[in-house]
Amino acid sequence: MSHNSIVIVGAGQAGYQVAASLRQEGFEGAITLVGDEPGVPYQRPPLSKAYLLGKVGVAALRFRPPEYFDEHRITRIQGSATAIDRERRELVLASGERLAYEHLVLATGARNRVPAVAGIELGGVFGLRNLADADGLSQRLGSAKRAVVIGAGFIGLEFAAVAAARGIAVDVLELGTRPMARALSAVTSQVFDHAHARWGVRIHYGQSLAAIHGDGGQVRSVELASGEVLPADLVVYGIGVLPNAELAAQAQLTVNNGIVVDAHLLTSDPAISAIGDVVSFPSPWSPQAIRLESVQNAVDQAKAVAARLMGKPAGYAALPWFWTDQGELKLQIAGLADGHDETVVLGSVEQHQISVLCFRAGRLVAVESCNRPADHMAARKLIARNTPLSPAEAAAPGFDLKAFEVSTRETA
Ligand SMILES: NC(=O)c1ccc[n+]([C@@H]2O[C@H](COP(=O)([O-])OP(=O)(O)OC[C@H]3O[C@@H](n4cnc5c(N)ncnc54)[C@H](O)[C@@H]3O)[C@@H](O)[C@H]2O)c1
Repeated sequence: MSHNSIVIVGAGQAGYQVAASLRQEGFEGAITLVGDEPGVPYQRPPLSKAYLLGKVGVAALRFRPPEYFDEHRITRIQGSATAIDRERRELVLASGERLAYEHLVLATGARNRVPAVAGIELGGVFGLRNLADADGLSQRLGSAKRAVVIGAGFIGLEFAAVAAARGIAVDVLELGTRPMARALSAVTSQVFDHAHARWGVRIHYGQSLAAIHGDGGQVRSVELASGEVLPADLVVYGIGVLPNAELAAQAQLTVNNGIVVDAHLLTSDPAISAIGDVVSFPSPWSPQAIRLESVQNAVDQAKAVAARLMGKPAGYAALPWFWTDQGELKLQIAGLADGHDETVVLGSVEQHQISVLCFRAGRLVAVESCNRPADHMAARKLIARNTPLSPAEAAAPGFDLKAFEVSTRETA
């Protein structure tokens, strides 16, 4: 084994996973995991769902209990990395400490975009990315009566569903014309638009934020660009993220919408890999390089890098998949719907049990399944193995995705 010392920057899902996978693969050398958040690495998805609803506590968020890291000789350092000395192969921390590496893995993730408006610093205004955000928000939820959410993306709508379930009046401001448009087909957006309306959430499309007003340091209202003013004692923004690629850029690694890596997740320096939300990578599932913000991508890329560092290189080709839980709706997405030109809908929109099959040039590229988990699992297999399925076949009466997947297994 040529790498005796691996340093990982970023202790989120991707950073934790690469450390764990290295040990699982039998790596014997030193592993150092540097992260700027306090505490044991934890999962983020429940922060905007079960954790906010009070259904799970902080211990349930942890990937592993604290002793796991000692037992597996994974040294955790709380600190932020400020520079990479590529010549000497050292990572420089804000404390001045220098960590020598034979291989460096950048898993620095992304940070929230913050609306550039007056009043953003008022008490009661939150982004939602980390445990500290979720704890602050949880506290405020207890007394909130009127929430305004900025952005009808994943964060905004997951939070809106939680707040509505807790009896809070919720208004959502969305610049675009439909919810979660970045990732979803129009049909699925509509299902969520209707569901939120049923839960009492008011989504205002084509609207942006002009200012947040308050008194005594606390938020009192939100002013829209149209001039309308909505009262609010809680504001949550989820207007997308920016990749934390500055460390890489300063070290002269190639950066373009994230840290640019090759099919093996190597940066322009062969001693440095990068994974997770921060990387722009080539994918067989997309005509151009993509940057994905998802748990699946973080985990699978971490595993791929660990395997490569253990002498088992393989191009990264995992099929992307995602999920979101809002109210009683569980949406699972297999594949990337970008550029789809045809859809076939299976199931019942009224009962919120649908799968939207998205085709690009006659080829199945993504399936969005709402409360139909069997369809999601079948879709992941069908898309991953490129099983031919035409829109006409899918639209035939009685077509069943799972039965089709089973019937095509042998011929795949
Ligand atoms: N279930 C999931 O996969 C999940 C859940 C929560 C968060 N996340 C991740 O967390 C991150 C943040 O999510 P997010 O919801 O902030 O991003 P997002 O990109 O999903 O949604 C941002 C939304 O904000 C809108 N918007 C942008 N600027 C605006 C403005 N000035 N005013 C009003 N609307 C505006 C956009 O049109 C978009 O609909 C992403 O990485 C996301 O993938 C994922």
